[in-house]
Amino acid sequence: MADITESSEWSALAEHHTTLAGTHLRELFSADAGRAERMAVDAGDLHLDYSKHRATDETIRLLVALAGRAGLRERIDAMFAGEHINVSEDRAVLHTALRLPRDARLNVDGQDVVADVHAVLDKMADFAGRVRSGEWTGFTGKPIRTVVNIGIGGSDLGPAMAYEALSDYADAGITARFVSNVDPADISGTLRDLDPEQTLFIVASKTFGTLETLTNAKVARAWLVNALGDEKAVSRHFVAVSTNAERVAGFGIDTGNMFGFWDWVGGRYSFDGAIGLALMIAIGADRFREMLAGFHAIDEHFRTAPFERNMPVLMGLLGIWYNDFFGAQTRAVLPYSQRLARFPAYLQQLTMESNGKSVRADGAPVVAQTGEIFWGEPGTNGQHAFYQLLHQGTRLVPADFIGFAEPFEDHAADDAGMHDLLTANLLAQTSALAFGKTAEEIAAEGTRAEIVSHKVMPGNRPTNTILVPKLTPATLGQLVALYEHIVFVEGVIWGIDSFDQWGVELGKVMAMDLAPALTSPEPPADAPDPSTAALVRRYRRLRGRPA
Ligand SMILES: O=P(O)(O)OC[C@H]1O[C@](O)(CO)[C@@H](O)[C@@H]1O
Repeated sequence: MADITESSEWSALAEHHTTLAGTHLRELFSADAGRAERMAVDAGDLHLDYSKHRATDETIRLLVALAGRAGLRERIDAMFAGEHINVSEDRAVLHTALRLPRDARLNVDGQDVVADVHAVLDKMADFAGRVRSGEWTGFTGKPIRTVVNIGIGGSDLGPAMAYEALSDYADAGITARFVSNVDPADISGTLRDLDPEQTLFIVASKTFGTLETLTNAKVARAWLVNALGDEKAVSRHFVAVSTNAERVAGFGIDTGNMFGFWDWVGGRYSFDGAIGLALMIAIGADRFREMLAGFHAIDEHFRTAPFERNMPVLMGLLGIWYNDFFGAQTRAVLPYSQRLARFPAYLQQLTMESNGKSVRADGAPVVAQTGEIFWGEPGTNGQHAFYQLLHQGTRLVPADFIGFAEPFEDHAADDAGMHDLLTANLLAQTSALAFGKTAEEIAAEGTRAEIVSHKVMPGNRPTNTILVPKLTPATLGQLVALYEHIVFVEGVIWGIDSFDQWGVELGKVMAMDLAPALTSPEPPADAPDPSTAALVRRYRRLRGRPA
């Protein structure tokens, strides 16, 4: 199969890039009075301003043509229909089914997917309701006050990010904590001040075979049994979320207290299903369903909107534009919301585990650069850390700014509220990044000639601005679905399988092989390579073991 880079659509974009690359955003705006109004799109409650991009209507036309060449429309339809588009694992990719309304219909591989999804949601809602009301008690009869989610990767980042994002909606006096790392400090720090009688553990693992999760779960179980003095306590304090009932039972958790999902939900796409149980307990089933409705609104937009007005398509294609034609290495995601502090970390797994691939779905090597590197921090903290590089560094870093009109809570600060100050910062940054400040403007302010060049703000730095009425369960669902589909669009253009993650396997296997080399009473006979052998010896000496 010919690579997308060999297509006439790709060549047309490459040529267009050579003509546009030397044009400043100042020129694009002064030549086009309607640009700001026109280069904006709405989806659900999300408003995207993409006018501050180094792109014209012609760029969008060419990018949409590229999407056509890559078969994006057909690929979208195939995903929503449950075709096995995860080719290397021969699986459907149906996270969109997790948020289908109850009366929707979708049969996949002979199974009524919607009925299955709602059966699990109902079971979660029933359980969450009992925990929230205090009807579900711990072994000694006390109500649950803390839920500890033990998981890693998609079984941690999604629910942890969403819990923090929606913590203002946690209204049952139950807080959630998240343990992921096999570093003993993580579980120790989490358990340190908890009351075992009032703590519920959710062991969340799609495979129920993940070293970190099972290790942390064993430590938690020992802590609980030790404190409550009875193995029987486990069934009141441990539930599981998994696709693997056999392993859940093997661990000693009653499968009646297991919440399932399916192999067609990727781990990084799973917190809107059972992996979101901790979140549902915290905010309640109604709010959780509002979040699902938010996801679904963007799914429908993505599935049906013409590409020129389709937010995930436009954002995905603009990602390709910078990644593959401008050579941008990274993309910053800058939420102007402290509640979204974990959103960049969540997106790192979503985007980089999905699109960090160097072979295409058909096994041939990719030609274009794939896999944007996502990173970021909430504004305004980032402004006082790395924005210097964004404004004046030598690299081009396209950035997504995400802001909210209404705060959950505000404080007065001089004439403006704190939230208005936050938003003013967001708007100032995107304007400064786009338009900068010239040497003439700086000199005209009376700046000493020797330092004028230091103060020049080059501008021409592209940004998306996503403006949202308020951070709510519904709008969080919309935001996450937006990025899920951006990942999909980029993966289709690059021709890769965005839904496997073989690249994480080798390290896991080698760690299991290396563990005995660190702990054995006798020095190990071999190591995978001389450098690692030397480090093993050094580690053993530091631990007082014969090396
Ligand atoms: O939910 P599990 O099976 O424990 O896996 C956790 C994470 O590990 C990974 O497989 C990567 O190591 C992720 O894709 C996944 O989200």
